[in-house]
Amino acid sequence: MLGGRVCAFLKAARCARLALGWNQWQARYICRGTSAFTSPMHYLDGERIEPTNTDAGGHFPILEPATGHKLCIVQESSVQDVHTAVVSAKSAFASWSTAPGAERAQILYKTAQIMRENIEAIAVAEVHDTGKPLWEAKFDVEGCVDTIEYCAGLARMIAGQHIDLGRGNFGYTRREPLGVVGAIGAWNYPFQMAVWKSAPAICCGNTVVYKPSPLTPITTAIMGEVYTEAGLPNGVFNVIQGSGAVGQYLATHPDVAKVTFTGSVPTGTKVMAACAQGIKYVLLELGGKSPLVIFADCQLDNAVKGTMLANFLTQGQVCSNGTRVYVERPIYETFVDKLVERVRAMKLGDPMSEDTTMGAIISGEQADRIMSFIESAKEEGATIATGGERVIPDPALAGGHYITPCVLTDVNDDMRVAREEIFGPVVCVFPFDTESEVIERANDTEYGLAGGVFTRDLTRAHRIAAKLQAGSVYINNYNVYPSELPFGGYKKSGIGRENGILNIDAFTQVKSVYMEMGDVDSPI
Ligand SMILES: NC(=O)C1=CN([C@@H]2O[C@H](COP(=O)(O)OP(=O)(O)OC[C@H]3O[C@@H](n4cnc5c(N)ncnc54)[C@H](O)[C@@H]3O)[C@@H](O)[C@H]2O)C=CC1
Ligand SMILES: C[N+](C)(C)CCCC(=O)O
Repeated sequence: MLGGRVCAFLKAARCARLALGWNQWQARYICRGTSAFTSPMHYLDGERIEPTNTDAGGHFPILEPATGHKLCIVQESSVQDVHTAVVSAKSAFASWSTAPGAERAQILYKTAQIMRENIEAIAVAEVHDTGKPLWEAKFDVEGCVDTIEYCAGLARMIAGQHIDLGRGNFGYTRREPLGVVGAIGAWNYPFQMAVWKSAPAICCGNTVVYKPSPLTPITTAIMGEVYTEAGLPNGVFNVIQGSGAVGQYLATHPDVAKVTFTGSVPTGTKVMAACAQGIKYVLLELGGKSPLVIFADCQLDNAVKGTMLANFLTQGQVCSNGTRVYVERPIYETFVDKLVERVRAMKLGDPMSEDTTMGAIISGEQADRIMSFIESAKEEGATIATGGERVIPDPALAGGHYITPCVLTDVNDDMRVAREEIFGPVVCVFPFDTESEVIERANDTEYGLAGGVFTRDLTRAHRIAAKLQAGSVYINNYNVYPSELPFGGYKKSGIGRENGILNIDAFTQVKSVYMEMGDVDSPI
């Protein structure tokens, strides 16, 4: 059962939970347009706190993407608040870093259990915050439960090496945690990012100060409550809130040992520069413009479904999306027809409704940006096979931001839509003729986050997997993220990996210890 702290969140999310019932419209009438989330979003020393910043200019409203209504007002952390959070994490590090792996594992298993009991409620909060459909948010939270359990397992696997140096001498290595990890997240997967960044750090004995995107502050504090409820010592996970300036204070704080960041390439560049100043470790998960290659011998329905997964989850706002789809010429027309049919069958609407397949774009600004890409495609001569319109699917969602999922054809490799990350529900489909041609075109990008191939020829599939310049390659599927598989980018898509056993490399440093068994042999 739930304890007091998690209940605080559930109380805050009461309206959200109501919205799940059959009396949905009435619930929305009660909830929409009210400040549903009233608790402070800052988390320090095991509880939600009000920040010290009382500057009126430092308050920002959180608008629900689905309706444009105000969900809450969040106060930006001050420099002092960032410092206080880092001090709390630093002091918690002393004992957390020496806790037995088994103890860390138990707390993480408990965290996963509490999370599992609250999947629906956490997902509802995530839907309010992000506009993604409820089924997808639930799927995200289920994945987070798995990641936490995976990290619980890793906590007991952290080990060094014994190295025989001859004549009885030997050395060994210790894997030691880094210290305070500063984590900075983006708005498309706020809860998942809080988990992917904090659980690996925590399982290795680090402590964390987390700053979510200012657009999506709600579920990160919930993460704090779940951790505390599970028995995580106070200070091991703290949450600060605010915009880029707050992220910058965190990245430059001298007591932060590593920064793990997800977001755009320009901001990632600044974060890396800040880390360079302090000689800090840095992990960057950045943008993408990933290719998906579909051969004529593929299982066509699977290829179409894979293309949907590669482009239309979270309204297309996913870094790893396969937004450049190359289809072998003999099946090009058939593929486009089938894709368009499937895209037209999507249900754009209220993300809280169970039958909605695509929800709201995160903000009006992002929707404008996506529309500017679609306009540029039209101007450059591309054809809109379907979608690409700004709509209001229901009068109750009048203040929300919705774009019909869009398929572009007649796209040239040099067009802006073919080269830049759109971060919206827009896919470009191109014909191709030969394997060598498509590999060259697929790799002709500054990004390298992911790629995919659909074919029944497995020799060719593995040949292509080896040739694609990308951190993740999907064969006959797309956008699946098992906790066991490392995730991260080549080229400008990032540095370092999240997930998998590499989590241990990412959040520990190696100490070599030399042991002399004989007398010291000194020529001087
Ligand atoms: N590849 C990815 O994972 C993502 C890419 N994007 C892309 O980035 C564009 C802009 O979205 P934003 O959320 O504004 O992304 P962003 O990269 O500007 O922000 C990401 C995070 O970094 C923080 N931040 C901003 N400036 C900072 C600084 N100087 N130092 C430290 N932290 C800083 C932000 O407050 C936020 O928490 C989107 O349109 C999209 O194209 C956005 C989200 C995720
Ligand atoms: C792992 N994934 C792809 C679901 C989210 C990673 C970050 C991003 O898309 O911004």
